[in-house]
Amino acid sequence: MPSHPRIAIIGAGPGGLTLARILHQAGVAATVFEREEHALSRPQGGTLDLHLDSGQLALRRAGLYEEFLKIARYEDQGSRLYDKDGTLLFADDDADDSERPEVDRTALRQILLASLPEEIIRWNHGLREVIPRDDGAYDLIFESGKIGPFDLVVGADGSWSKVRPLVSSYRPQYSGITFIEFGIDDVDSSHPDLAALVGHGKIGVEADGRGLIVQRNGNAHVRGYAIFRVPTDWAEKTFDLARPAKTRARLAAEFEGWAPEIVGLIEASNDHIVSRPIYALPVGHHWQNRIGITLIGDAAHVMSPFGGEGVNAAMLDAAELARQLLEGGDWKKAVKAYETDMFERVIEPAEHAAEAVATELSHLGAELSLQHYKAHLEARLQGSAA
Ligand SMILES: Cc1cc2nc3c(=O)[nH]c(=O)nc-3n(C[C@H](O)[C@H](O)[C@H](O)COP(=O)(O)OP(=O)(O)OC[C@H]3O[C@@H](n4cnc5c(N)ncnc54)[C@H](O)[C@@H]3O)c2cc1C
Repeated sequence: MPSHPRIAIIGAGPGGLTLARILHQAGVAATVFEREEHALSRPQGGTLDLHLDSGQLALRRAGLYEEFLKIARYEDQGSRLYDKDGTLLFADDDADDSERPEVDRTALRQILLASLPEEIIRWNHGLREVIPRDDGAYDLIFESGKIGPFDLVVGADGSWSKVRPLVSSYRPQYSGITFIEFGIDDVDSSHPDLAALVGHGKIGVEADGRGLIVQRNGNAHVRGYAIFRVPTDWAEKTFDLARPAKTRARLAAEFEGWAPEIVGLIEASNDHIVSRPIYALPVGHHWQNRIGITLIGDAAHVMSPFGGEGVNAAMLDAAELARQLLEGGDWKKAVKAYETDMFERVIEPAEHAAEAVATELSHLGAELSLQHYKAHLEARLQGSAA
């Protein structure tokens, strides 16, 4: 066996790419297998807060902090100043702690991809199965055939990981909430009625036991943001429909019967429509160490995005797994040490994320009603006509 294990990373999300980059920087080879056809085949909507002690720390270890500073946006530019290593040089004491820098998800992906040689990533390689071999290594099965052997297979393949079943029988559970983001260009002049509908705050509808909040955010265009509360059986039935990249027509059809006002919003939207049902693994999810298999990011601990911790935890997992592997000892012990630390580390953020879902659901249940919504809508429309 070579001094470093032969490593396969499944998934080119923030976790997988960060791991590949840190290993590559240290001269350790790893191959990333990604099911997408190429880097830009899936819309990567939204912005992410990158925390100083997790997401940003991982980028520092990846040697990409300067690149990060070029894409980071601070709400209050004057409140904080960092040097190029990420050390805080100045902070305005009155500034809100939540003013963490935001990055565009696509821009983050681009800096990670640009930092890796092209041949490291095998696009269009959706993992189907991991097959243990007699010699303790693993072969990977793709549509195109078998690739292997690998000593260490890292599942960085997100919520529905194909690697997870090798170590855990848990599956993520539907949280009761689905996000749908839709962008509308220049909504104020092109669709004043819709602009009034969404307004600057939140509106809510309730029908058939499903709640919906539409919230306006974003400056250049409206980025609608809908949260549904739906019974789990309904969600399971319609899960295929609610997958990302759902077409506008199918999305509109789903709203037609119970929230027709929203149909106009969807039909007016530009190409940015992303639908994400929120699933989570139980808080404290862990598994028995299995030599040669591990998980990072959402594959290990998918949690609701309300706490804004998912990307940060995924990137920190990557940085910590890389650190353990690069320390030079027995790589099997290194993986085990990473897992022990990670199980402990993610409990708190996962608890926060779960509490935030409960709060959001109780708002939907307690505060929204069709009457409330209609009154709100009327007031908005009168306001815009005046
Ligand atoms: C609506 C929403 C908003 C969010 N907002 C935030 C936020 O503000 N802040 C935050 O920190 N987090 C947020 N998150 C969570 C965050 O997106 C995830 O935690 C993060 O992307 C996890 O990174 P990852 O690398 O583990 O997995 P992913 O980003 O899911 O990447 C997994 C990769 O694996 C690939 N893949 C999957 N299956 C296979 C397969 N079989 N073979 C090969 N490749 C495969 C996928 O195509 C993908 O590229 C949000 C999530 C959602 C749903």
